[in-house]
Amino acid sequence: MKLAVTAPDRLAVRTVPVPDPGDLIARLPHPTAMAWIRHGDGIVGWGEAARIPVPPGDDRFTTAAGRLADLFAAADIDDPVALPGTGPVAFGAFTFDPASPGSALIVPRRVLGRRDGRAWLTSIGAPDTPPEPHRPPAARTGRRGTGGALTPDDWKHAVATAVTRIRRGHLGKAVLARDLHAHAPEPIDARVLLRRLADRFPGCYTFSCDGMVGATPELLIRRAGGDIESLVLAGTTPRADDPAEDAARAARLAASPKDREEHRYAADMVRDALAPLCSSLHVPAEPELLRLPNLLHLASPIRGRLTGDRSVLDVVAALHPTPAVCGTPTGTAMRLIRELEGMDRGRYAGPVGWVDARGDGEWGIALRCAQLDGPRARLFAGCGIVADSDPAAELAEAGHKFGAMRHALHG
Ligand SMILES: C=C(O[C@@H]1C=C(C(=O)O)C=C[C@H]1O)C(=O)O
Repeated sequence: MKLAVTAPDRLAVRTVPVPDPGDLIARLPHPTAMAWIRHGDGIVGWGEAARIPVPPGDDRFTTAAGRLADLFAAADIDDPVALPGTGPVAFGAFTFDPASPGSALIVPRRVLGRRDGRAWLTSIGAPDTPPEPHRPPAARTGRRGTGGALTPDDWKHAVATAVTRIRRGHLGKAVLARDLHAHAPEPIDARVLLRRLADRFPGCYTFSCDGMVGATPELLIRRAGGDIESLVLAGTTPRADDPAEDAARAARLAASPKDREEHRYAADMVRDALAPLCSSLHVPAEPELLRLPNLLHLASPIRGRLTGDRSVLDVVAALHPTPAVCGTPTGTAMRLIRELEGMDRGRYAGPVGWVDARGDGEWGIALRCAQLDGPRARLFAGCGIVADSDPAAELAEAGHKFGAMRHALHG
């Protein structure tokens, strides 16, 4: 199938160093914002120089990478800064399920970035293009919430069905998610959500691409030169206000056989998927604790050195979907998700991030997020289910995970 790439024949790309731009989110001129920010650093983009819609299929990451490589190879690039994220960049959001439509790469007309004290602006198009007028963000983002595909009771029933299948030996783990809807009185401005998410979750990756907005703690893969990093998460408990209770919950999570099993499926798969691509790979023997403002997770930071000339999208192709968001074995878990969730996840739990012309980039798993559509937002949250999972506890855990986007929508 031929992809309809919307782009001029030849992109004219120029990156220049700029003085520290300050708050990157505040520099976004209009609501259709692209962003990837952590601890204030990262890149924001606006305007569309090119859009590559990616058709469904198991090969969608390599198809997308190929089309983008053609586009960037034909581009006229002036990039004296030469850091990951300089020169032309594509933001992207891919669907979780390879059979679902909706994956896309977008090359913004402007990208403003900062990393390790160096800042740059990349422009695509004629240098005399008038600057974008700055439209102040609309403040009203969300009020009314309604249910999603399954009622809480039906979702607990789905979890119980998954537990039965797991106990019968059909699979080891499945991740089941639910959705919720929110409605605002006017179109929701992604910049307002980005601001609230980045302020509350500075250590997460606050992202926005094509209406998919969130703050994910889970790094699927970062490539900078030949070095790669991943942060595998699975195993969760809510934080407590009381420090003694918080410490007790952390200790229980670290020792919980159920959470450690959930985690092991995910960390093992990421290790096995990366090992053939790497000359060296470091996977910690034991997970550590990641402390978010609202949740604690078991976390495995993984580092490696790539062999060969692989784009970050080639590595995404090898990793997605990990058992952190799908299950083990992958195919059985994917079929169970389709059978039990009663919805299409869209881009929730899919890879979201950016890639540059060198093949460097950062991709997270789209969690703690919502898909915006004018005044509507669709929120998602899911939980890893293993043989010992309790449906009521999983429903409560999903509720805590919705908290990030509820906060972003309601302030
Ligand atoms: C599926 C989600 O999160 C994933 C599932 C986790 C778990 O089940 O413990 C933890 C982190 C993520 O890998 C989500 O936030 O929607």
